[in-house]
Amino acid sequence: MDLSNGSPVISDPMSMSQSLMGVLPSNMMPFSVRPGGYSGAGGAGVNVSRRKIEEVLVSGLLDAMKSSSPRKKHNVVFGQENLPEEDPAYSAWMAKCPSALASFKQIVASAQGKKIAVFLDYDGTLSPIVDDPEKAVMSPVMRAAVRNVAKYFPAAIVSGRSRKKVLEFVKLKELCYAGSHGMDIMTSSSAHYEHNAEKAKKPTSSNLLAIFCL
Ligand SMILES: O=P(O)(O)OC[C@H]1O[C@H](O[C@H]2O[C@H](CO)[C@@H](O)[C@H](O)[C@H]2O)[C@H](O)[C@@H](O)[C@@H]1O
Repeated sequence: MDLSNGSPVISDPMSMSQSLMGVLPSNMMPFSVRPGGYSGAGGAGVNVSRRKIEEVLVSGLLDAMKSSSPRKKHNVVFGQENLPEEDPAYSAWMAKCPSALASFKQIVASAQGKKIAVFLDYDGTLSPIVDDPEKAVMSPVMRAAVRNVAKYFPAAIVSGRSRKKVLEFVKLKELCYAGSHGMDIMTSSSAHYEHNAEKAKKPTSSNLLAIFCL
């Protein structure tokens, strides 16, 4: 666990658990990147072209996630979710936080000129839901997609599992990991992330897009 500077990566767990896609609240400072330290294109996702965003997120990660999604089992057609219109609160929430699986075009459109950070769940997102939790392995295709995402954007996996267990399954050192529902956080030295709000230029709601895939 790396809590050496006492600053948690995630400062707003409500946004994490409730949003599928959204702009980070202004008090949230997830990652900064040491000057020259991040090998991804354009620093922390800045100036990544729309084409690259589509290639990395849509063709790579999105397609892999659709294969793993438990919704597939229930024949949910992506993009055609039945919203319970009779529940205005739920409809309003879905309008504000649309499903990432169904709204990637919207995400790509919103991403222009912004820093992007990607937060991924493990079970049911990066791995299929299976009866035995020890067998919830990640496919090589998914691993390659996630590795590619981490080349271009700060990327983290947030899980209810222990961090050690998720790392055993994922095997990618270039990511950040938050295990035990965010109580145990490890940042990635190989990606040169740091989470010191003092050193980073504070993002505003207009220049940072956080994509949550839960
Ligand atoms: O936050 P997550 O990464 O989604 O972890 C949530 C729980 O995931 C695991 O349980 C779920 O996946 C299992 C494997 O597919 C499945 O057998 C189980 O029914 C699901 O609930 C994990 O075992 C739990 O410890 C996590 O809290």
